[in-house]
Amino acid sequence: MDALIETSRKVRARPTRAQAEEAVRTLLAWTGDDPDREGLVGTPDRVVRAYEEFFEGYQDDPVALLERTFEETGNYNEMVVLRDIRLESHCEHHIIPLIGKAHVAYLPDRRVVGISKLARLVDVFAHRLQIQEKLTAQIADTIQSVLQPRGVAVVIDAAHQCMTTRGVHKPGVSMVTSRLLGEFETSESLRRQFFAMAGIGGV
Ligand SMILES: Nc1nc2c(ncn2[C@@H]2O[C@H](COP(=O)(O)OP(=O)(O)OP(=O)(O)O)[C@@H](O)[C@H]2O)c(=O)[nH]1
Ligand SMILES: [Zn+2]
Repeated sequence: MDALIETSRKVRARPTRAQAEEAVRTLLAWTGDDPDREGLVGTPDRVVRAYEEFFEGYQDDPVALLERTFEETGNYNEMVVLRDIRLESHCEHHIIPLIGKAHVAYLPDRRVVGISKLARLVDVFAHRLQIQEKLTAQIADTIQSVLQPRGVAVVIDAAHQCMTTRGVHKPGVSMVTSRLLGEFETSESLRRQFFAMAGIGGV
């Protein structure tokens, strides 16, 4: 877990905002256009602001998000599923959006977490440069490590625009990844229940 967070936090000396804007100007010139023409003079500032939004997950602590839990659950110990969480991330290879849905489930062990926190957790990791496998693993492993439930299941179904708008040009393809921990790993019936509750095709 520590390694997981450390990896995400290990940041080189951050360039200044002016340096970031200059880098965008360079890319604009690389396209063959003129960065000084009226329509483009404000673009470096806009792009840097957009990057602040796309990658705000580097500023957030995923563990802190899950630390507030509730123990008065009326002995509820069945599966909790948050399904169809809209997911917007960027692939780390091309910095192009990958957009889809995450389904997150856990089997509580006495404590439950405020349900919005699961969606916030997805956002923290999605708002970093990602590959889908790592995104899926980070979400599941953080829930397992902080809440210590009896099991965690995460499925992500996302379309990668680096495969649709460039490169191989295959629209309509989506990538599905999953991480199943604890009782979800050992019990096929739980997995089936999860897939049914999340409304996704089971195995
Ligand atoms: N496994 C995995 N691959 C990804 C993800 N996002 C993008 N990719 C792939 O990362 C690979 C990078 O491959 P490279 O050959 O280094 O890059 P490229 O020449 O731009 O590859 P093409 O996309 O095939 O044109 C591509 O196959 C992408 O489809 C992801 O989340 N997971
Ligand atoms: Zn890509």
